[in-house]
Amino acid sequence: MSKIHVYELAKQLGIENKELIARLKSHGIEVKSHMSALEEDEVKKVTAPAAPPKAVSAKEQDEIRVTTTVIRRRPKAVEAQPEVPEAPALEAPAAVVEAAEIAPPVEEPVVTPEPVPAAPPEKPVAPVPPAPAQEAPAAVEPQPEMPTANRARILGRVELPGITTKPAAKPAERREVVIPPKRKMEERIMTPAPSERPAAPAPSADQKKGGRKKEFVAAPPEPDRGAKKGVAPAAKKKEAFKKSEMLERRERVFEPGPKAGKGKRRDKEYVSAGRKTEITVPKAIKRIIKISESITVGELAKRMGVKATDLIRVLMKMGMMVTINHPLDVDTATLVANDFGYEIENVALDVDEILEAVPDAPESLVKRPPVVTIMGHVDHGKTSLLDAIREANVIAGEAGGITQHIGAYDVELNGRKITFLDTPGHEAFTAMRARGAKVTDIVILVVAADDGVMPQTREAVNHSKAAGVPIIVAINKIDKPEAKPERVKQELMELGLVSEEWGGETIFVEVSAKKRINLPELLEMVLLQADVMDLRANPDKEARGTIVEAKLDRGRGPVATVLVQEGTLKNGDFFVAGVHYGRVRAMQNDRAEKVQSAGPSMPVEVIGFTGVPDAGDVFIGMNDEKRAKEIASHRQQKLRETELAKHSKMSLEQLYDKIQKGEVKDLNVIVKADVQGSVEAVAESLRKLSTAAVRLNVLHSSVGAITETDVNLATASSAIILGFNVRPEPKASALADKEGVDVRLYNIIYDAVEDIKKAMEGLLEPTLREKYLGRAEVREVFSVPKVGNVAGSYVQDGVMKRNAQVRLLRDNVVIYEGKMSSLRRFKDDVKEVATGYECGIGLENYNDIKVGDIIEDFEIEKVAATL
Ligand SMILES: Nc1nc2c(ncn2[C@@H]2O[C@H](COP(=O)(O)OP(=O)(O)OP(=O)(O)O)[C@@H](O)[C@H]2O)c(=O)[nH]1
Repeated sequence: MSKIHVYELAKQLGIENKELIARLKSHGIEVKSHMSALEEDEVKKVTAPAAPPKAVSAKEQDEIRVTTTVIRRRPKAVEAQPEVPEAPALEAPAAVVEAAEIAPPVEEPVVTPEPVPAAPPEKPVAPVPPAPAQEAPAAVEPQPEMPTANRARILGRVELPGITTKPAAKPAERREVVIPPKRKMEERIMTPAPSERPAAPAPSADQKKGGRKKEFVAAPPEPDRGAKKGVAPAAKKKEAFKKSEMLERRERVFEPGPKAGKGKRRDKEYVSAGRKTEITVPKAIKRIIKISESITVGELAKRMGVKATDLIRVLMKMGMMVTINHPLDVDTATLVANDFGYEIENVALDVDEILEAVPDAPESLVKRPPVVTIMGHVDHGKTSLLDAIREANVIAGEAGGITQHIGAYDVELNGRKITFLDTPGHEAFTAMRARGAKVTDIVILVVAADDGVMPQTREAVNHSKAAGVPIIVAINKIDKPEAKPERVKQELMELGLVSEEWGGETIFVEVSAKKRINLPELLEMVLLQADVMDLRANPDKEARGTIVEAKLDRGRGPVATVLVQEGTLKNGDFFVAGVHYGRVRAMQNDRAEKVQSAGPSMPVEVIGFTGVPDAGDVFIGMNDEKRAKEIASHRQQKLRETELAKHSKMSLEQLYDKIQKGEVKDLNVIVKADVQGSVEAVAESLRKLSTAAVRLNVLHSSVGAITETDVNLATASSAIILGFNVRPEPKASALADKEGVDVRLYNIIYDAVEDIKKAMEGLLEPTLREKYLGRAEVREVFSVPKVGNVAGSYVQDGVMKRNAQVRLLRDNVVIYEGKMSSLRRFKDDVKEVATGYECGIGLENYNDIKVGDIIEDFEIEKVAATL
């Protein structure tokens, strides 16, 4: 080869034409373009760095020598200067790279050196082997301009490890070449400080261009190859390499460890070295894990970067038996995460917040009817009053109107409406309040004039006050001759309800539900109170309200009474209520009339729910079905998760313990029904029966007759089978008989639920309850020979029963608890002594009785627990 084109040489060298041209220039060889031809000696100049070495200044030589030394005598160099571990570490790789760099063009020469200084073909590299220390410098020389800069730059590159990885492409060859020196390097220098690895490799003194560097790196293999097998077609391969370079590089990045042992190991070393650095540095980030209400054990472990088993172990230590898929609630997650040095942040998407009612502009508000709840003591006439008001109104309106119970109704007086929630009693009122629903504007407190203030009257007053709802007192049964309204007023005054005529602010109306006395007056007062309260709402927006009542209707599916509180609900509107959503298919009022829209304070029965909502659920109308669906499913998921998390929490903290002690019972149920709707309804109602003490598991539910499979399942899991409008197949029936499986058939869901409830109660342990019998005061203490002290007592309350349990109280402190050993009246033993009588009481094994002590007797009775 006498002449060679620039581009050819560049190709051979595996560098860019431009780069080669620049290099040529630096050697004083001017070329016009990559097509220019180069003379042999010119080629030598560029490719053989040998020449310049001598020209290097003493100072430079020094520097270079280190490098060179390292290159050629890595082992020695290292050994020789162990005190300078860092420097060599850095230089060494550089040297390798350099050598490689130089080598490529010369191919064989480089190879030869290692084994024996052999005869490196002809070119520059030849000298390298024998006098490496000097030659290397030469190689470096050509680019002396950038010694420091280069180093700095290269040091910063992380590619080198990857590059080193390159051998992946030609594992065998590369391994052969680079390994020997590198191995040693790594073993002796690198290994001690692996983290420096990424930096160390960079040093290659030459180029600033990454690509080039890579090529050079790629080169080393060749020399090695040469070493073993002679000359490798480096140049040609390089081309191919170039083409696939990008791909290869990628592979290298992602799969650093190719196959073969050595190469693989080396790759790993490099790669892991790189990774290590990354891991230690970035993990300084705040250790906060964001979760939404709950997180599964597996996910939490993953996010903390710990093994799930380790996390489970920690949880077990905390008494929680969990599996990897168990959801943990925020509290639990926080607790365990702390153990691992992490913090938990609950970033639950608060849908309710999104749906928060936006305050309306004052001008958009219009007057709305008041919503009234009737409360009072049992039998004081709540229902009668509700009915009376309604009937009176119906009669006043359209005669004969068929009314139906929908949980609420409205009446009209002088063109103004009043809405009554017709679930009397404070239970419904508080249940709704407990759910955060504020529905009632005014409470009508019914007090029977002949009975006065009773316990539930007090409760009702307290509940109303707690809710900040004004009370209007309806003194009922005023028609009764024994009615004493004044007494009622007086008693109520003690509860803070002072009538207006007595200077107070509470409105009192004397009525008779039975005789329809003063009902309009009562309603008038309600309206008056409403005026004072200035109840307003904006009717011109999407509806917002509360579910007053809901049920599953056989023909219509889930049906709920919605009390619209703001906006207007129209037919066809989409909505969300609790965990359910739907679209208003039809609405009707309590008079069973179809309505097209319902404004503020209007109760309507809505059809179109996807499920039965709960009373007290907030009802929100919206135009967007997708949104309604999303919110509902989000809520459902949250509900499920929290319930599951709660459940598992309980099983960990209490339930598990209880199960161990046999205190917790499970009731397994299989539900079969004629239609899917019933299956779901039953399953849902049953699930709701689960309590902390008895868990109700619906093992299986489906449509169709009760089959043998169902019976088998029931047998295997001690379940009972509930059938709704279905019968067992004859074979199933026989099997059930044989296996003793309880199969219950119903037509009404309510009956089934009731039965199950009872069954669950039967499963519960009977509760031991103390039953107070009476008390007696010790007035005298007699000392009876052979018996001990006997308390001469006077029964103040209840009865004293022989053999009853007793408690001796002194200054209200129990000083003895045991059994009564004797009970006498005068000299006779008696079974019991009633109030107002005197008796002698002996206490079993206890004599320290004093005058003034109180003896209380009681019995322990077993009470079947109720849910
Ligand atoms: N004389 C008379 N009797 C009444 C009046 N109002 C109700 N009663 C009677 O009182 C009894 C109880 O009435 P209810 O309306 O059932 O009372 P309640 O408060 O709804 O009772 P619970 O639903 O059990 O809490 C019934 O026998 C009614 O007939 C009344 O104004 N005058």
